[in-house]
Amino acid sequence: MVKIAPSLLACDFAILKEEVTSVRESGADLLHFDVMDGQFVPNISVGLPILESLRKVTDMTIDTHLMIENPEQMIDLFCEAGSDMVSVHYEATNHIHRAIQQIKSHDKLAGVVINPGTPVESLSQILQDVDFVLIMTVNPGFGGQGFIDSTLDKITWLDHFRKNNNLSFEIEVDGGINDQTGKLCVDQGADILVAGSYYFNHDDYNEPVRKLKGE
Ligand SMILES: O=C(CO)[C@@H](O)[C@H](O)COP(=O)(O)O
Ligand SMILES: [Fe+2]
Repeated sequence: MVKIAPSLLACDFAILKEEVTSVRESGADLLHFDVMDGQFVPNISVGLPILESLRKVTDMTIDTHLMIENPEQMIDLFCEAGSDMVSVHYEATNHIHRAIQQIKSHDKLAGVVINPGTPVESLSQILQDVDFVLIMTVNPGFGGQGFIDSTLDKITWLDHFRKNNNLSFEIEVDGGINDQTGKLCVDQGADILVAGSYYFNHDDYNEPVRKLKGE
């Protein structure tokens, strides 16, 4: 069964605790936490103090997506602040193995992310070391953008790669996910769907979870 990860970027931060309670009750599986530094992406979002507060009010798995330059400088802090999963962009570091090992040294699940313009084959040297791969299905930096169809082939490629090499990393997708694009991704092998605007635009959060899970 596919896992659903609402992206808190689209929630009402003024009532974060209530939002997180509603997300849990909706049957979602993970909390997706987007960190933007205004350098790697042209936007600034939330950081360590919000993550620490979030950790205090939920036992849900927190999936931290680091959209920051030089992630090695911040990985320890984001692990210690309460993340359960941490992903770093392949494009943001010259030393992806070091960054992945740094996340794992905290006993957290480690993921690598690629932008829509980065070929998925670039990941072939790191796939044996990661717990999950995050395929960006929009250019990172903002919620509410349209899904880029050409990213679907990357999911297919990853699914074949893991089967052919006996690997068990999960495939997560992020950006422009709704019930239709989500189904396309799941059909290609995606295991985790991140949904921001589609999820939080519903009055009843049970509905997007049901639809994304194809129920
Ligand atoms: O990482 C990002 C954006 O950079 C995402 O996690 C977005 O927050 C997803 O939002 P929607 O595209 O689902 O509205
Ligand atoms: Fe994200």
